[in-house]
Amino acid sequence: MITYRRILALVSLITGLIFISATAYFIRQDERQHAHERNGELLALRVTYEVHLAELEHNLINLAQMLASEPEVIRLMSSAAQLPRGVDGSINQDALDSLRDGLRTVIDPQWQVMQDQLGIRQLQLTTPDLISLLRQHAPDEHGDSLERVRPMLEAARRDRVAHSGFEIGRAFAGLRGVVPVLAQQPNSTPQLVGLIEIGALLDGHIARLTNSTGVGYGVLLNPAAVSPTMWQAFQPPTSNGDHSCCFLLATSRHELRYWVGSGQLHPVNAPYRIERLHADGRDFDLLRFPLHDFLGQTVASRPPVGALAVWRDVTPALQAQQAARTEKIVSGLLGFLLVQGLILGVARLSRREWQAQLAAQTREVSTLAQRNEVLLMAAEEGIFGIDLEGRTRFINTSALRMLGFRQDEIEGERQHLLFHHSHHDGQPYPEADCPIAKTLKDGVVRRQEDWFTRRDGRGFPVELTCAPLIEDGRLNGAVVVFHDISDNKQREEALIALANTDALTGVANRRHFLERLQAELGRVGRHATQASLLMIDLDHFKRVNDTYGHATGDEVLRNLAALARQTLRQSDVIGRVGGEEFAALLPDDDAASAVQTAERLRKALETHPVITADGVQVMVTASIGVTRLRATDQKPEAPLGRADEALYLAKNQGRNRVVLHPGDQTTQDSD
Ligand SMILES: Nc1nc2c(ncn2[C@@H]2O[C@H](COP(=O)(O)OP(=O)(O)OP(=O)(O)O)[C@@H](O)[C@H]2O)c(=O)[nH]1
Repeated sequence: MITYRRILALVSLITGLIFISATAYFIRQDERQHAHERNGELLALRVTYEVHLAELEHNLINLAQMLASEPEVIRLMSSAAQLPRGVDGSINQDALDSLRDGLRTVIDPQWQVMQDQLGIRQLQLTTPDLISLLRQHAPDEHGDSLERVRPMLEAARRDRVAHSGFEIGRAFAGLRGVVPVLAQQPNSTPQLVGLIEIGALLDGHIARLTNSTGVGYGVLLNPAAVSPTMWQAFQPPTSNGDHSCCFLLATSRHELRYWVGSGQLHPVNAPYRIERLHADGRDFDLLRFPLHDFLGQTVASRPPVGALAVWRDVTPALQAQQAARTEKIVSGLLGFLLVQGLILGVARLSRREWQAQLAAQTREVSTLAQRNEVLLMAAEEGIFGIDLEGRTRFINTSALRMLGFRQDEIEGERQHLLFHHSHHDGQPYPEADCPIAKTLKDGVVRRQEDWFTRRDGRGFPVELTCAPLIEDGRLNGAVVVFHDISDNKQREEALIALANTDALTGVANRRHFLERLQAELGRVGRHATQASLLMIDLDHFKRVNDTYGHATGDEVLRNLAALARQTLRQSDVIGRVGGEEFAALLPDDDAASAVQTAERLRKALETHPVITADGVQVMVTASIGVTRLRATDQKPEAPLGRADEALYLAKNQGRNRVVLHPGDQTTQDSD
């Protein structure tokens, strides 16, 4: 079941996830931005390095060119080819030393300036066949061949143009510029008389870059590139032990020396990427770029000989980044707490309001329920409710009293089987005809008179109203309201009887008798059955009144009515149709049978005189006219007329007799 607390927990969880995701997203965006910026800055620093390097190379070539254009230098280097040689072809050592002294004397002033002011660390002159003629920076090293160990010198000799670049030599690894020394010959092409090479260490170059940019620069060499060419005594220091990654050729800050020494750096030829390194409790980002030597600049397949390392202190940036991250987390947390507080506040207010509404509604429902209960139980009408199967769901006190059942006997039981099973005449009451069952099917309100049966088997008439019970928008049963109409029925029947009865004699009055006669005429017309009509008139009744008084006359009339009731069948109808005139309707009697009945009545009257209060016997006779009802008779006046005619005959023939209408005497089927 979804509870209020669970909904709140779910909303809090979702809100929390949203804030965590948003905070993580913004932090990640921030970090990406910083990384992008750091990468861009390091790349810019590399470009700065390259630009400075190109400038330095250009300067080296210019310096070498300056010497190569010096006439005394050209002359001395040209004379090297003419130096006296021994029988084995070797140059005379004394002559060579003399030439070298001459050259040193010429270039020494400029060499001093180059060292002191321009940071130049190498100056070498070679013969055209690349024999070291003079190493100004290493005066005692000369006479060795540079063929196949110095590609830049070979290129300058071959191309006769200046070249520059990084190259690892025997005594020196650094930036070099090489120019050919050409001697002009009259009317011929210039003759190559030697090569001048000027080199500079990278230390000064990267130190200047560090001064101008504030970041560290360093040059690392691949051991495999150093060993074959460089003399052992000149090889730069390498890293320690198993972590040997490279030679450290130059560095502008001490951190790189520390990282190389402690083996924290990847090998020089590892894939290049930004490395996060630590030194002196600070954080650094280091980026390495491949370093190609002179030959590698022209031969694409030649691997780099080392790497240029650029690193910068990112401690402040990381601290700022960490602060920004903390700020974002705190902001996210505060935002979450604020939203959470708002949600909880709104939820609490809504809950209170909802609870107040619920309490008010509950009170209202409870009051209504109590009121309904009181109304239900106090109602005079019987009220019960049933479900769709016709089972009683509730019933009030009046209904129980009228039906004679206890509540536990009736609740849950099918009302139709319990007290609605029979008609008033005892015939079974099919459920298909039951108005309550119909309402359960079609939801239509019904009101009608009906018949319920009490627990003791006695039935009683009811007027019931059956209304559908709609719950949650659908038909879910019915409510029946009824009341006992026994008294009404009795009053109604009494009124009807009163309206139909002659007050003096208790037989049917004229209006009712005519109604019954009309009905019988219809039956005879439809079913061709027999029926007869008697018209009875007391003889000389006026005399009775005149002799014994009106009250006795009334008694005589009552006596006739009583005798007629005794003589005639129960199904016969006796009516007083005039003052002292009676008529009798005899259903199912033909004319002969009617004459016999009339005769019995005449005789009964003859033998049953009325005795007055004084004990006087009042003898009265009656004349009776008889006719049978005919299928052609449309109105009561027709048979009444014939009966009157027969009566008239009886009177005329002397009274106290029965006369059948002449039309009925010969044939009974004249109609
Ligand atoms: N006591 C009494 N007399 C009634 C009542 N209705 C009619 N009468 C009398 O019945 C008498 C009828 O008299 P008539 O019509 O002359 O006929 P009759 O005297 O019976 O003579 P016949 O019919 O010719 O034999 C009248 O005197 C009426 O006053 C009644 O309700 N009570």
